[in-house]
Amino acid sequence: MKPSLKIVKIGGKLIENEALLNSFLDDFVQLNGPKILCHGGGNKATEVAGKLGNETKMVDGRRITDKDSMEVITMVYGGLLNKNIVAKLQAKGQNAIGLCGADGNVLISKRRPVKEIDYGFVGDVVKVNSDFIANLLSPGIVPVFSAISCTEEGVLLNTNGDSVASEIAIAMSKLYETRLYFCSEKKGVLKDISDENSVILKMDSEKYKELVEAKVVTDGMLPKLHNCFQAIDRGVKSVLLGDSGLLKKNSIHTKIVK
Ligand SMILES: Nc1ncnc2c1ncn2[C@@H]1O[C@H](COP(=O)(O)OP(=O)(O)O)[C@@H](O)[C@H]1O
Ligand SMILES: CC(=O)N[C@@H](CCC(=O)OP(=O)(O)O)C(=O)O
Repeated sequence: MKPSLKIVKIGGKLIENEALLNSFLDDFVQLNGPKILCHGGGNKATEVAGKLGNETKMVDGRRITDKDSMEVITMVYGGLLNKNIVAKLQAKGQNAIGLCGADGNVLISKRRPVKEIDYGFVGDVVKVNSDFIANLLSPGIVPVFSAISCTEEGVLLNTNGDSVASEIAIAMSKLYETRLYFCSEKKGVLKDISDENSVILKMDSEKYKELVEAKVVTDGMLPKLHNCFQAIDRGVKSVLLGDSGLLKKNSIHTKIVK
């Protein structure tokens, strides 16, 4: 039997709330066994870009990333957010190491081909260096991944944080029984975005298509759910979506089913 591995993704809205982040990290350090943390930070990047006079454009939940935005992304995701999360984990007694895709050659990507939309410096992961990650996990270190990948030519690319988490979970599934957790602002996928209590407890791909067509699922939830179904179809044992309390026992959440 394969050992178990938990991969947890936290989004930008959770990261920017100090109290929620601390409470989440307390739960995270309590998780037994090997674990990986992936983070986004889209709203911080938008805020910093705005201060520098750059307007942000998102299409279907993904950022159009020009050269200037990519500099902001590198500073905000790879620097500010990643290093602060690692520092907080150290303070809670959990040894951790912060990485972007170039570190350890861990997330190799290709630039998104230009179809109707040119996303600019945005990449899709084509290879995960799972052996390198396994080597970090074996002495009990928690790898903390920012939403940045790297091409074989050495170009850093902005990569949706949910895609990073799901690609890592898929790749690690050959060595571990993997469980993937998406912790975001909402308790899960909502039937009615204005009703926090309308959480859909179980979600299959048929329901997902229905909700996309009905425009109940929009914005960042589009790539998130796409990544959830990719993961569950490609070997990840379980995929859950919830808020900062997702790792607590008896949390209300959405479970992805085949
Ligand atoms: N049906 C839905 N249920 C829940 N959230 C939804 C739904 N449709 C759109 N969303 C939006 O998707 C967001 C989650 O995606 P995203 O902003 O990328 O999260 P994160 O940054 O935490 O990863 C929610 O905060 C919400 O605004
Ligand atoms: C290509 C692309 O869209 N990348 C995302 C990466 C950050 C992210 O995923 O942040 P959240 O988890 O906070 O949404 C972005 O720049 O917004």
